[in-house]
Amino acid sequence: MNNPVILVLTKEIDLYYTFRDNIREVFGNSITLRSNHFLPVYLEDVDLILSSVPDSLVKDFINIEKTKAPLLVANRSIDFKKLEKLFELPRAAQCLLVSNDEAIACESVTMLKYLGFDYLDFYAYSPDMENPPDLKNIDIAITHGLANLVPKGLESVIDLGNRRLDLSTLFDISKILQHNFDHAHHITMGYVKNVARIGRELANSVRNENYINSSLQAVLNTVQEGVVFIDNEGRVSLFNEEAGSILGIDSQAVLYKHYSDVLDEFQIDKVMETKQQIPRQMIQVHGLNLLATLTPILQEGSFSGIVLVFQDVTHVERMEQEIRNKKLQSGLTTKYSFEDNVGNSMIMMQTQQLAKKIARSDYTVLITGESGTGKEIFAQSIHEYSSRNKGPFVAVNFAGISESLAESELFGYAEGAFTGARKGGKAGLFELAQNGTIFLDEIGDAPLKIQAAILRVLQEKQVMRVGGSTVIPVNVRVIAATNKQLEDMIRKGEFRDDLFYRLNQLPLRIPSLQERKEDIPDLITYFLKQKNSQLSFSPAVMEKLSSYRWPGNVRELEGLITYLSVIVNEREVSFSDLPFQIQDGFPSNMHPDKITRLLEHSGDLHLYKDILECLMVTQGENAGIGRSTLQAMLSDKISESKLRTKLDILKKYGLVETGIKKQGTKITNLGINMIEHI
Ligand SMILES: Nc1ncnc2c1ncn2[C@@H]1O[C@H](COP(=O)(O)OP(=O)(O)OP(=O)(O)O)[C@@H](O)[C@H]1O
Repeated sequence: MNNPVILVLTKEIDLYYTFRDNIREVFGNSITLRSNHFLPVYLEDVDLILSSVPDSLVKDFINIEKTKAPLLVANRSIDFKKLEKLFELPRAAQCLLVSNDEAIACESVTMLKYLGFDYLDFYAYSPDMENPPDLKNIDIAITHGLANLVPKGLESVIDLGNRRLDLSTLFDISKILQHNFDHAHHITMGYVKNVARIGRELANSVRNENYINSSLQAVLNTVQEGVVFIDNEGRVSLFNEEAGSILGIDSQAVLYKHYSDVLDEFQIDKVMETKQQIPRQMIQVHGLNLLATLTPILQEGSFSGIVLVFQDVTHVERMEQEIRNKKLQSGLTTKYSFEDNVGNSMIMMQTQQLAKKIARSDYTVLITGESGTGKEIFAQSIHEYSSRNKGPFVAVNFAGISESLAESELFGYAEGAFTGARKGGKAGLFELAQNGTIFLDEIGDAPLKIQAAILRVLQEKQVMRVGGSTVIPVNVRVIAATNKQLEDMIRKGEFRDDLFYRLNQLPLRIPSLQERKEDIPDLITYFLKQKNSQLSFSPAVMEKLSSYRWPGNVRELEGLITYLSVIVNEREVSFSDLPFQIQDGFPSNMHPDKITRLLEHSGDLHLYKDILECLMVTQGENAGIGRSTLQAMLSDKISESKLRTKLDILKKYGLVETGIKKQGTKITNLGINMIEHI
């Protein structure tokens, strides 16, 4: 008996070979096969037509009229061994399923999903379809033996090979041709075994992925920073709990979404493009201040995604505050408050009252006053009395400090900013004073470049470390102090007027000791107690101390008490115990002969004496006298500008003083003592 003949109709010749092999696997050589690719075919000899195309298209291949052979449209299955290639694809990978027919492509998608690959996103595609899917975000093309149809530009292709004949079709063939095959159960077993294996591997791979993902997620959830991983296609593939709580979004709402839809504000575009890290950048997201670092991840040299780590700055500030509080114990704190400020004179009481009002506001303060009057005590007291008293008080003194040192002290420096820069960089005093007060002592000595930088901090409320690129927001109150006439310095171009006006929002002038002589006894008692000294003072000594000019103010008085407590042992201090310059009424370094010589160099001694005598006559007037009154009183007639020059010289040597607000000129004790010497 002749072998039955099957005519196999396929569009591609390769598919014929697949069908041929499948049929031989089951029926051996007991069936003769013909193909539309090998002509001629004698239709009258054909017992069965097996078609890979739908029956409506069969007529395109053969003259169907010429045969009575039954037509069987092949059901097709998948080569399970080749499915393993799909395990390497990540969750939500965008897959284009390429076939030569849209219906077949759709059927393949259904089958792959049915087999368990439903965690991948499939799009059916055939070259002649009317509405092809958007190819922009496609990661990979999957095809059954039709790699030549993959659209251009798509480089990653998985070829699962031609789809083989399904078991049901093989059974149909055997039924139609009444051609039994003995080892049918082996074939069935083989199929089932393959399906079971693929199912098991699929389950393992999904379970592994789930396991790894959930362990990683659990680890990331313990981190107190928002951590997000964006894969190289821009999809959010990890999103920890802190990220959700900072941004107020549920992780499920962002996972597997494209970053541009859910995390638009983070400059991810830039890192995707440049593959460069953006370290510690301040970003405003939903009205929050976030400190974010974006790091591109390179695995074996190829870009695999971006790790985004961010913190809410208020949280960062809280942490820094904790560190700062520890630092407070090591010196960034105040020693004085208003209670320690000795002095009950009217002028001191008024100054204290004003200082308390100033403390309640948060504006910048400029404290002026002669050296040693207690400007720093006031600055500390204001801080203590203010709402910032839980924060640090940081003092910096500009006297004799170089420009570069001042810059790195104030603003800190970034790691590697200069040779010898400390690893990790160093925080500047502005940063250390966060939420507290910074005291800029001797601001008149600050170099011009530093003045400009301080002005910038005051205006922008942020600092940048030397050599760094990150701006750090600072919330600091500035109290500045000086014993210099800043207005004079502005005129000479030595001090920036814009900084002066910015600092001078709340001016506070501390009176000199000479202006509050009634406080001297209290101050002496205070210093004696401090030094645990039992010294007492004779009335003559007390009188001398009251009439002395105290150019070094309270500091000089404190120095005297220290001196006396060392050299006078537990007894009454007599006049002769006093240092020479006090006995004589002159401060150290300013002997009358020296002053006389200096005045002689600057003009007519007689004129200076005349001026001092006129001022002495009017000494009782608290406010001093104006220049034109003084001009009229002089025995020699001189111009007002010459008088101004002479007064400036007398002022320079401490013989006269002028009030800040046009209060006129007054003679000092030193001036009075000098009259006899000139
Ligand atoms: N009212 C006061 N009560 C107690 N001690 C005071 C008072 N004023 C000043 N002192 C003491 O005098 C010294 C000088 O004070 P402080 O350093 O505050 O002066 P300053 O005006 O800031 O000086 P400078 O201009 O030189 O920086 C300090 O040792 C301080 O303890």
